[in-house]
Amino acid sequence: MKEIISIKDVSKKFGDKTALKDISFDVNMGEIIGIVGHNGAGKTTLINCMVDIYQPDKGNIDFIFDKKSLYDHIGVQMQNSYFEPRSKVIDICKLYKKLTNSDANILELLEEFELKDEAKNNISNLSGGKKQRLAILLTLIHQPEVVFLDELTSGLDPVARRRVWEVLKLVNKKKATTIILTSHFLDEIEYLADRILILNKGEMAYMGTVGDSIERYSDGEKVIEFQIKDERASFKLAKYNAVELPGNRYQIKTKDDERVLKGLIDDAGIRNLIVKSPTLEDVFLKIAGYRLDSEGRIVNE
Ligand SMILES: Nc1ncnc2c1ncn2[C@@H]1O[C@H](COP(=O)(O)OP(=O)(O)OP(=O)(O)O)[C@@H](O)[C@H]1O
Repeated sequence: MKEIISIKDVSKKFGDKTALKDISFDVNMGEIIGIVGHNGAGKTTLINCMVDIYQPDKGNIDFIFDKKSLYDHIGVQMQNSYFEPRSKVIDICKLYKKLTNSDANILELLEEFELKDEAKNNISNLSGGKKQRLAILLTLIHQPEVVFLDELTSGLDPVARRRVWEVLKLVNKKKATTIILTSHFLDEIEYLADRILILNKGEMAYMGTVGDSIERYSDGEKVIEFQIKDERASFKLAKYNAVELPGNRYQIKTKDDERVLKGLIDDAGIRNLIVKSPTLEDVFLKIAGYRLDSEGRIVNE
């Protein structure tokens, strides 16, 4: 796969505060990269360095195209977009088209983003989800090869978020647009990103696929939750290190789920069984030095 961006040993400090330290990775053409990390981990600083708003103190960020014309090739959608609320959707689209000298087909784009019925509506009348879809559409009008999206679905309800995901998938598939996004929603990253970068206190804690991250950090452990048919047999669960949960439920963490399940069926008889694989959230918490206890509380590892 051809690289479109190469980031080498990038570091950035604000005063004596290190925001980024020795960040290196490549982005392939047409890839979706998800950047995650706790508040203050350095996500926005990294995007700002990539889009030339900040200069790194050290290291290089190179694009396949000439950096002098960077903004002809990239689109940037930062955390909060502001639009003149009295403008009509169609007018702002036309304005962007003119400003960027683009030959994009506005009506087609509005259709794809399910905004055609809103074309003559004032922006102030749009829901949060539609506003966000419009913001992404505007980012794409000059047909950039790479788009940067910082926390694009914050404040949206689950349906609106999924609509945004769908338009991003569509753009990525149809135009092979490379997408770099940050998010605090790990389900969003899991759904969209080909690879994830996990930042922890400005450092690269992980770069790779979601699947590999789970395999690497979970060590193959599964979580089994169940009830037992006869509560009088609960003493037999001690040998499995079962933890009691509210609602007469039990939880066992094991790397050998098949053996444990077979044993449980023989020993106690189980019902309402759930077997959970670790998620990106477990990886994220582990990297940050935390885990969830059996009651879902966050505890230090
Ligand atoms: N312009 C700035 N001046 C001073 N410090 C800054 C500046 N921008 C960021 N920082 C600091 O750099 C660190 C990284 O901030 P950054 O905004 O990149 O984190 P983030 O991962 O995007 O956080 P969030 O999830 O809260 O948006 C933080 O400690 C932040 O306080």
